[in-house]
Amino acid sequence: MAASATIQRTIYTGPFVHSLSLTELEICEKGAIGVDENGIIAFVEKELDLGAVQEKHSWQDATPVQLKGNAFFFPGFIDTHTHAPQHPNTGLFGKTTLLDWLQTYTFPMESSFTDLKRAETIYRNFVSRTLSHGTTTAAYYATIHVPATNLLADICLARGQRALVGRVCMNSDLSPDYYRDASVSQSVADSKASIDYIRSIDPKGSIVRPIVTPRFAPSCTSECLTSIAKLAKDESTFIQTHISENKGEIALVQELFPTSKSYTDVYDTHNLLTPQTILAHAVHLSAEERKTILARGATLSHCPCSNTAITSGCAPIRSLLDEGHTIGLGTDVSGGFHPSILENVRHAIWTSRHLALQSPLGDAAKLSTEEALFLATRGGAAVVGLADKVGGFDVGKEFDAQVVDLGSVSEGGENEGKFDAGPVDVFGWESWGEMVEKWVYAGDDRNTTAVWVRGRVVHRTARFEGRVVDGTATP
Ligand SMILES: Nc1nc2[nH]cnc2c(=O)[nH]1
Ligand SMILES: [Zn+2]
Repeated sequence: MAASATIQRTIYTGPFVHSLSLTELEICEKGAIGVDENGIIAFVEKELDLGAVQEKHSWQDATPVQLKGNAFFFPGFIDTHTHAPQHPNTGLFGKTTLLDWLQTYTFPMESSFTDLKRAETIYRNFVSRTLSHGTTTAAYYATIHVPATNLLADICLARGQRALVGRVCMNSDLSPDYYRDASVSQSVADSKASIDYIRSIDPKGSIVRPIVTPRFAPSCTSECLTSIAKLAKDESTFIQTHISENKGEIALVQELFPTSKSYTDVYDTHNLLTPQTILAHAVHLSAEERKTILARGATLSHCPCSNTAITSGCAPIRSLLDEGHTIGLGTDVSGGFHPSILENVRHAIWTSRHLALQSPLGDAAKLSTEEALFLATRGGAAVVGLADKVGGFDVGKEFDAQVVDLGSVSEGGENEGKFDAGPVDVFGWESWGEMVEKWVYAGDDRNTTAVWVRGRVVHRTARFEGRVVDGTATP
C-alpha cells in the first residue's frame, strides 16, 4: 500500500484504552475517535452514540468503523530498539552472552547484507512481522551497508511503518575484518550517504527518518565516535547506541578507553549524549552515570527479553523512572527472542518482579501493568522524539492504533481445539480492566486484528477483513 494514498474522514467507535500518565490507564467503554483526511485525531468523544457524534461534529459524511464484541482500540506500540538484519537469528543464542554472541551469531548474519536480494527478503519479512504485532514505530539498526540500509527505509516507507533507520558505524578491530568500516572517513561518508537517501525519499520525515548509529563504544575508535557525533550534530539527527548491557562489555570499555571515568563518560566526552540520544539497555549504570544521562537529556530503551536471553542482567527500571529518566521498550531482536513489544511488556514486569525478589527495594521495584503499557506507548514516543505526535488518543495526535480483539469463549471455545480468536479465553463476565490484564499476560498477535499509522491501515487480519476495504476502514 503506498504511504501517500489518501484516506477518508473516519469515526472509530468502540472501547478504547490508552495511558493518561505513567500510572493511569484510561478505559473508555463508549469511545468515538474522529480521524481527518490527514490521519490526525480531530475529536475524542467518550459517551455519545455514532449519530450524536456525527451531528455534533457535522461529520455525517465520515466513514464509521464500529468495533463489536470484546475488542478495543489501543495505541500502536513503539519499539525503541531493534536490529532488523538479525531477525533470522531470532531465538538463536544458546548459552552465549553479549561478546561471544556478537561474534558467533550476529556479525556473520549482518555481514551477509551485501546481498540485496537476501536483505530484501529479511527486511520485508521483519517489517510485516512487527506490524502484525502492532508495532507502528520502530528505531531500527540496519548493517554497515548503505544499499541494504536504504532498502530498509524504502520498505518501511512503502509499508507505512514509522521508522528511524540507522546505518551501523563500526570501525574498530573488535569486529572481524570481513565486517567493519574501512576507515573513519568511510564510516562518516557512508552514514551521510544513508542520511541523504532517507531524507530524499521522505523529505519531511513523516514516516522514515535517519538516525546516526555508532554500534557501541567497543566497536568504534575514539576518532570515529567524535566524527560520528559531529555528523549527528551537523545533520540534526537522532543518535542510537548501546550502553552498560553486560559486565564483560563494561570491563572491555574500561580497557579500550582507560582515561574515561565510566562507560557513560566515553559517550559524554565524545559528544554523543544529547536529548536526541537513545541508549539501549542501561542495566549496570552507576548512580553518577545515571545523573549524567539525566542531565544530558538522553533517553533509555529497556530491552527485557534480550537482557534475560543473553543473560545481561535486570535493568532497575522502577528506580530509573523514579529518578526521572525517559524510558521506552525495545525488542532488541535478536539479542531479544521476540519481535513483539507486548512480549516485552510482560517481560518488563517479570524482570521487575525478579528485582523485587532479590533487591532490598522489595515491592518498590515492581512495575505495574499500567506502567509497562505506558513504556510501550507514550514512553516510547518520548524516546523517539514523537511525544507530540503518537502514543495516545489525544486531539491533534496522529492516529497510530491497533485493534485488540479478544473474541469470546462462545465464539471459539465451543468448537473443541479451534481457538480462532487467539490465546485469551473471555467468558463474558470480565470487566474491561480484566480483559486488558488478560491480554497483557496471555495475548499475542492473533489478538491484533488491524493496525493503522497516521490513519492508514498497515496491517489487517481475516478476522477484521470484512470491515476494511482498500486501506480505508469501513464498517
Ligand atoms: N543486544 C545487542 N547489544 C549489542 N552491543 C553491540 N551490538 C549489539 C547488538 O547487536 N545487540
Ligand atoms: Zn541492540
